[in-house]
Amino acid sequence: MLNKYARAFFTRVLTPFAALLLRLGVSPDAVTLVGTGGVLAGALAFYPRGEFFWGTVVITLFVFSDLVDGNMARQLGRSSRWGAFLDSTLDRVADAAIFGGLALWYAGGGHSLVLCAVTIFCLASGQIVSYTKARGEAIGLPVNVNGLVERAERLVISLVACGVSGLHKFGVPGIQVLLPIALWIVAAGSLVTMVQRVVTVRREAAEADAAAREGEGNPA
Ligand SMILES: CCCCCCCC/C=C\CCCCCCCC(=O)OC[C@H](COP(=O)(O)O[C@@H]1[C@H](O)[C@H](OP(=O)(O)O)[C@@H](O)[C@H](O)[C@H]1O)OC(=O)CCCCCCC/C=C\CCCCCCCC
Ligand SMILES: Nc1ccn([C@@H]2O[C@H](COP(=O)(O)O)[C@@H](O)[C@H]2O)c(=O)n1
Ligand SMILES: [Mg+2]
Ligand SMILES: [Mg+2]
Repeated sequence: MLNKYARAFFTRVLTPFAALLLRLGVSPDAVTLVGTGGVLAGALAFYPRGEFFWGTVVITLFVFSDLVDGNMARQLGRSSRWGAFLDSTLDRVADAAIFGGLALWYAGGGHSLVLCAVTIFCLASGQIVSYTKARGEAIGLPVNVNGLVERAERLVISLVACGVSGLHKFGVPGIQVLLPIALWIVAAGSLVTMVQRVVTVRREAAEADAAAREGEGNPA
């Protein structure tokens, strides 16, 4: 949903910045790599210590690089297969660091095995959601479904909740309850999305196989 409705807005806002980077001689791949490095550092340096506010500030500064790199490639007229591969692969790395950092907190100072498990579920299900689409497309299917909770939703829900929960350390009482609520929402939403995508791939695969059999003159 965000991908559909918010992308146009962010494209307009980030295009001048992407153009500036290009004028400075920065490449889209460099933005992809530096952005992922920043997310990784922010998530792993702050989240395992329960520093949710500052961790989220650092991650937010870098996560938008994911919208800038593609924008730069398109402005250059050089959107490449390698760039698509690098972008998607490093998305998985960034997501692993964000949810991994949170899981480490709950396994340690956060003292909650249940929330540690929920966070690991968010990490794993998010990766599977993305894999279902990538694998479906790799076997030649259109995978015409995005589902309830795509990556943008997973990130926005988790990061907003993390950042706001982090205000607890600045004396805002009771606010830290937001993070567990967000993690349960992301976990449930990712499960639904996984099912939506698997069902779509199953239908599209059956249709494609049936069409292929018909083409060979061998229906049923
Ligand atoms: C006082 C409070 C302090 C709070 C501190 C700061 C809080 C800041 C909070 C949040 C900011 C969150 C920003 C998150 C932005 C995420 C943007 C992003 O990276 O989106 C990526 C997404 C997908 O890009 P790709 O096409 O490159 O990736 C594909 C995708 O990963 C597929 O995965 P799948 O969907 O299948 O799971 C893969 O399959 C595919 O391989 C891969 O290529 O880009 C978009 O979707 C574009 C839309 C982005 C929309 C961003 C919206 C940000 C909105 C709001 C920010 C709100 C901040 C409000 C703070 C309020 C605090 C009170
Ligand atoms: N280093 C890169 C990064 C991305 N691309 C291209 O952009 C597409 C992704 O666009 P986003 O707006 O989601 O970043 C990707 O599929 C590539 O075509 C690139 O070429 N090089
Ligand atoms: Mg990108
Ligand atoms: Mg990306």
